[in-house]
Amino acid sequence: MSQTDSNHEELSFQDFVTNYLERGLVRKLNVINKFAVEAELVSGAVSLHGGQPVPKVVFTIGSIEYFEDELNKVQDRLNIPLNERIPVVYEERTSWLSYLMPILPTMLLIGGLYYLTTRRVQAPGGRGSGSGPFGFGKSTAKLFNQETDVKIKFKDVAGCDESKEEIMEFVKFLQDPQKYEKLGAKIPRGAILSGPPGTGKTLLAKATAGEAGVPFLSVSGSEFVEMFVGVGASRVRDLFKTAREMAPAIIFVDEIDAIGKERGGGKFGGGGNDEREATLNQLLVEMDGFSSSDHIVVIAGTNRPDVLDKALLRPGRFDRHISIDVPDVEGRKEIFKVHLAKLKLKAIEDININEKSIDFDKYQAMKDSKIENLAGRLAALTPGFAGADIANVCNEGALIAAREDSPSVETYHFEQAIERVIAGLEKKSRMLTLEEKKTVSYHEAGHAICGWYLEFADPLVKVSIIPRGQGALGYAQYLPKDQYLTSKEQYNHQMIMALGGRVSEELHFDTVTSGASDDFKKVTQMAQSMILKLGMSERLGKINYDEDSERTIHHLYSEETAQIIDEEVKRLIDEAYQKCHDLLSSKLDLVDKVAKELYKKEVLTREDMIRLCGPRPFPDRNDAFDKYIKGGEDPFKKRKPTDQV
Ligand SMILES: Nc1ncnc2c1ncn2[C@@H]1O[C@H](COP(=O)(O)OP(=O)(O)OP(=O)(O)O)[C@@H](O)[C@H]1O
Repeated sequence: MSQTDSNHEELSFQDFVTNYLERGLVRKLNVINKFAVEAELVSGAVSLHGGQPVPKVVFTIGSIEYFEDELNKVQDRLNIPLNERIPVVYEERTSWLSYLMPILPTMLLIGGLYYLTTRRVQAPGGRGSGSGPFGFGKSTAKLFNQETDVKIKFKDVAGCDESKEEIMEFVKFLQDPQKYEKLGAKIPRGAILSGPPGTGKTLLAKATAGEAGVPFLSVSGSEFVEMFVGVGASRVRDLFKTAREMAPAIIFVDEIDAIGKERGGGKFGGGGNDEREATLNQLLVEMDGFSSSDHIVVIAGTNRPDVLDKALLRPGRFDRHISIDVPDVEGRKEIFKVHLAKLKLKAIEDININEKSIDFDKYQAMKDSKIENLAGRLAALTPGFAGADIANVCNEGALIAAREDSPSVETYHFEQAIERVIAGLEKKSRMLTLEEKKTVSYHEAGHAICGWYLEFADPLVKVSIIPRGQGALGYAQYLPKDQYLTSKEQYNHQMIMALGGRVSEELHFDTVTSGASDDFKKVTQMAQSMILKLGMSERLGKINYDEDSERTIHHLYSEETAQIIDEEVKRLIDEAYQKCHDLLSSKLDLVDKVAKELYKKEVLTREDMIRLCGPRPFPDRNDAFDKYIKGGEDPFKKRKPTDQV
């Protein structure tokens, strides 16, 4: 093997002739871009380039003519026949960059995807995540180790005692599964926490893990559904696999409605739907697949329990449904207490300065009473606020105080923060101004008084003026009797009661509001049913005038009958209105009393109504109260929380 070192000096044309050409080592010459020549060497011959043997040498030339002349002269001199002379090829080569240009966009795309996926893999708490550039299918579940992360306990979740009590069952199971398994009990696998945004669903799920001392894996439903088909399902698989490895564990899927919407219901069945369905199916498969000995509990959060696929709610899946409502004034006070305790408050600082010599118990009592007062005041000013809004008010208050360079946070800082949150959130969620709160109080008091003094109305369970997620600003809950027939009197009394809100507004304010639109819809529907279907109009007789409006283009009855129907519907409603007006006019003081109490407390129960108005003047048609709620016990009294709470 011939070897020549061209490492240090650049090869000249003369050197090339002497060392390679004359020695018969050259097989082919490539003239590149008219200024350089790449000489390919015969088999076995190499030159050293950068210490490495390569089968070619490169040298530059002044001009092609000179190179060709010299080459011919050398070959003439060596008596090489024309047909055996070294072939010369001329070529134009572009730079390496121009080679890359056409494929540059593709390379950038691949590079970008690589970066994104590897970054996700390295995210904190990313155990169980995918690895490598193509780990799309891996779950992005965040894992919180109990020892280091899940410090939240039930005491950090204020109010919602009923929800805590229900979820306690899972805590007990995760702490001591054998106790249940010994008895052959199957533990529910999942629970759905539903409620308006910011009511503490995530907080409660996390606190459940904290109380049970188990790892908490949380993921948002929307994170499952990505642009790549099949990714969601594979993420679900991976999430459950990780949870099984760490069991006992809690999986929390927030926004479950992103994947758990009723299947096949969409009008526009796009590709995204298929992906969502595949993800949902995988979730169902996983939930069916784990036995209760896996000791995994899946908790899901949603603001829209109404849209969830029924399959999710079947036994063995999310068969516990725990709803968390927007807190009432007492609940808000408790939440304020939790968040105020973290701040440096002026009221507490004052005690620290002025009461240096008091003993610890006294100090603690004074401190508690100051926080109690402040929390109560702020709760009264914040109707409709959810836990997240309250946390926000506390934080905003501290920010405002800091902006003013104040050494501690004062009451007026919080009041400013409340105004800011209300103004900022007006469109986002329903929060009542104090004027609106007054109107809603009288509106609901009107309904409540009508219901109290109308024999055939349903007994009241609870009336509230806390805005609800479903759109009502206030609402009243009644306990209808289980019955299959409704009498004419019941219809009439229900219509009167439904009009009670508007009539009360008319009697107590100079103007009326839009708050009664739903009531009118209900009243109209009831009157129409009575006239069209139920034969309850003397003028129209016992005829069913109800038509299927989708299939019937023309009325099956005459214009005169249509006219009478209109008149009869109006008559029924007018009569109900008049009766309602008479009733409430005779009870102005009571409406006033109930409205004021409602304004103050925001929620009134049947027991409050008895206290304010005396017992209903008729025996309750519904005996459920007597049967299930002992001797006048307040059904909404907070039950005693369990020891752990
Ligand atoms: N009951 C509560 N007690 C104390 N703090 C609360 C409570 N409810 C909510 N918060 C505060 O609000 C914050 C947000 O609550 P969280 O994220 O749990 O609400 P969510 O119901 O899960 O909301 P979303 O539906 O928007 O996911 C909590 O971190 C906490 O600071």
